[in-house]
Amino acid sequence: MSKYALSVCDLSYSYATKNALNNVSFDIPTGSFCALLGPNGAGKSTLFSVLTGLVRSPDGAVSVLGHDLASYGRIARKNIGVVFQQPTLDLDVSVRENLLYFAALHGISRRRAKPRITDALDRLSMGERADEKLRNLNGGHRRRMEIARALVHEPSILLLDEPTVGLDHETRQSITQYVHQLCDDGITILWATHLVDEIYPADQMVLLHHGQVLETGQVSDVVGTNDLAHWFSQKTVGA
Ligand SMILES: Nc1ncnc2c1ncn2[C@@H]1O[C@H](COP(=O)(O)OP(=O)(O)OP(=O)(O)O)[C@@H](O)[C@H]1O
Repeated sequence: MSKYALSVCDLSYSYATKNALNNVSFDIPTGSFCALLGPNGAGKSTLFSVLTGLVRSPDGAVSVLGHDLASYGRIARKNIGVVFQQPTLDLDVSVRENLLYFAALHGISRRRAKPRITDALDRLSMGERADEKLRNLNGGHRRRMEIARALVHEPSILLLDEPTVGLDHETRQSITQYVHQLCDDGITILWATHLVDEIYPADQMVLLHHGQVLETGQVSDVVGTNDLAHWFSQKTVGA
């Protein structure tokens, strides 16, 4: 097993006139929860686009479980599940059928997929909603569904881009807690956020600002006795 589930080395990316990522490097230990913390415009979504292969960076390298993303993209992506910021599920199809559809896209038969889906929905306290159309679910349940969908092919790494945007405090807390618990199953998490209350002291953290990594490491080591919210604003506001 690789020591690092995800390694990013000297990655840069520019839009036409905007340099969005500058020599970004960090490693995420296998089985850990890593918060990608950064204010709006820091480059979090751009980094996710590179990590998922949506865009290609001309500079730097990404390694997924020891496989180079550029050379072994298919193997690397098989091991990654993604929850994007924008919802991508069909609202007029039931929860279960949505998940079966995505399982089929990953080449998983209905017979194999059904117990996985039941298990995933039970763990997300969604079992009773399985046959409802997504349109009837509230924002929190739709987000849980996006997470269940990202896990349907049993990836080793889960990337989530600000997955709690627009949700109330209680729902945010419950989803944050659930995703932290996925690490107990050996899944490595990269969770992009600008909300410090979603980050626990034992988590790993990458602080991204203006496309550059300012700090990496375990939150309690990096922040020390400082309050995380205060530390984050000192590092980024006006800087
Ligand atoms: N398609 C694009 N064309 C030009 N510039 C872009 C494009 N997408 C993003 N940017 C710019 O690149 C920088 C990084 O944006 P990005 O969306 O990656 O940041 P972010 O941390 O995800 O922010 P947010 O939390 O607001 O989504 C920002 O300055 C943004 O304005």
